Amino acid sequence: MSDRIVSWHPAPSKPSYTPPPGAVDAHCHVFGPMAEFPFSAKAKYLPQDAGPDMLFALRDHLGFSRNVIVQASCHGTDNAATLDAIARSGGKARGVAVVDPAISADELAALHAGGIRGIRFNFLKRLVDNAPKDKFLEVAARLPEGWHVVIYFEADILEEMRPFIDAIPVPVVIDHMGRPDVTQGPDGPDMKAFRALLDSRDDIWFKATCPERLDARKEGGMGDPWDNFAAAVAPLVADYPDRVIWGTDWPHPNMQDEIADDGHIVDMIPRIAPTEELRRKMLVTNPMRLYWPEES
Ligand SMILES: O=C(O)/C=C(\CC(=O)C(=O)O)C(=O)O
Repeated sequence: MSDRIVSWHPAPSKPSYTPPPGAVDAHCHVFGPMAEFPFSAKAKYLPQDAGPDMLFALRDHLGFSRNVIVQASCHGTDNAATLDAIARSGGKARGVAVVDPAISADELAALHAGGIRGIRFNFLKRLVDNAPKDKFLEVAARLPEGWHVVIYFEADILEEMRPFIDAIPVPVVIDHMGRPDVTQGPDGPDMKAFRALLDSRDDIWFKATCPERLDARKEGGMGDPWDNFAAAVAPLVADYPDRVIWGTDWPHPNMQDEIADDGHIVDMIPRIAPTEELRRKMLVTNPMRLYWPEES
């Protein structure tokens, strides 16, 4: 792999919508810098450096207070870049790690001390070579107190994921709502199946994230301003207000063909959460319960 990709907007606009004080961007990543934190030999994409300084400048520009940094597949199971960004945040970031399932208790404790509060299981074939469910369940059973599991999968495998998700002994957070086809609308089969999953346990949370991916023109969607996403996701947020969190998804890996303006992504917030109370839950109360429970 040679070319390093850029998927982020060079100068995001200032959003019209202003997030409330304490708002958390609960899904974003850092890449490198590569000279200090090399990418995994198994990485399926090689991005340009997108380090903590850029992330924190964007946080301030968009009007957020905190970040949850999610380990991306290009860094494999070496969480050094994520931990470095958290350490540089002055307490304003926490994270989600990707670990070798054979990780020791001491290593998990070190991740906790570094601000990690969950681990991510990625099932996207274009991003990872394998996702061993038996090993994932084993490590999920011995996580530090208060941690959760983040799962990334696409809607076409939701049914086969159900027994695995049922067996996870800690709270579960689903990335990007399991990537439903938002062009089906709020009552389409993908949203129905996702609601059935949410109804199966009251400790399954979801990220109402990624209009730029789920409603991309290349996916048959509408592109910015992502009207299919707004129509499909708003009813879900309304019906599960205590289990939804939100994030920018910056730096939008693998979206180099349809680069999103992060200001426009923030302006999706009042469209999917039209009341102040919903927005406060989605942006402050809920992510604080998962990532800064001692303050919430
Ligand atoms: O930013 C995301 O959440 C989605 C990604 C990248 C990713 O998750 C990863 O590399 O681990 C994607 O769909 O390519």
